[in-house]
Amino acid sequence: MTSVTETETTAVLPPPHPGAPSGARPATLEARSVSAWFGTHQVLAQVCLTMPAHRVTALIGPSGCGKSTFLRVLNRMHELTASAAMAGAVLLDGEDIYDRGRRITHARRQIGMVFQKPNPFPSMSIHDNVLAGLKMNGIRTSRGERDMLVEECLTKAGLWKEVRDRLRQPGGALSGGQQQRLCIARSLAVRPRVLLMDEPCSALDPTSTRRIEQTIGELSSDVTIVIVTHNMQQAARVSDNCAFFLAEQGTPGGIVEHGPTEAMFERPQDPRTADYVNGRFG
Ligand SMILES: Nc1ncnc2c1ncn2[C@@H]1O[C@H](COP(=O)(O)OP(=O)(O)OP(=O)(O)O)[C@@H](O)[C@H]1O
Repeated sequence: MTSVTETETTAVLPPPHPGAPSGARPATLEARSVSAWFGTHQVLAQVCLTMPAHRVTALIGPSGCGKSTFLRVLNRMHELTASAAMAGAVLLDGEDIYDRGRRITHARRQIGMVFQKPNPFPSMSIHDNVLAGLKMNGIRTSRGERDMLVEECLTKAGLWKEVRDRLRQPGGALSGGQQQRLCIARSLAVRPRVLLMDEPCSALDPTSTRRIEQTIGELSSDVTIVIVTHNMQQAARVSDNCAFFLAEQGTPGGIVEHGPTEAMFERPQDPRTADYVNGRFG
């Protein structure tokens, strides 16, 4: 991890409360005609999707249809892969994160990511894990602010009561589900406007999964959430809106249908959506 001293820091943390600067508010994310490639292999074609502020949007579809790639395009992580390319636009409250002159770090700070496998820094304390993103983003805070932020983020991630008496213990000593909630707390500490979650429960047992789902439900007042999941029950439980991705017969992935989750599950318009949500393929 990059080490940043207080004198090197460049930003201050926006407050979380009403009246806060725009940097702290959940934002609407809009993908416009997004296409993506790995080398010559096109994996997404002309994907358009609006992910509204304060809502949970689930991305569903069979393996290999491009859901994770789409998620990585949404916060400019796709371009970390050497052979990767993209076309189209991603608008964060109307501003294209791919505009020339926009810094990648700015996009990644406003649009956080939680991965499939919990990835806390194992030997770093729980307390310092929560704050790790601040240093990496060059965000300056006082000691008092840091302690308050640790409590606030662990509370929002649904972990505070379980760890408040052992904040100096290593993050690696927590259970898998607790580690994932610690990673959510770490993401929240930089006050992202959107949180992307790539199958955040796939490595967890059912009890931990339900706890993360509860956390997702509680977070929507603080952050817009986009979640990739293979679990249809989970998509139905946690999301307001849903988008069904499909890559048919070697063609690039695209969205077959999207809309309110209840309608997608109860009254799908496309027979392929009906087959998928009812478990007939994928
Ligand atoms: N780093 C990479 N290099 C080359 N091809 C890749 C890379 N990552 C993904 N792909 C390819 O891009 C396509 C879409 O993959 P992606 O992981 O986005 O799909 P997915 O829908 O998220 O799949 P899953 O549900 O199995 O995670 C696949 O054909 C995959 O093999």
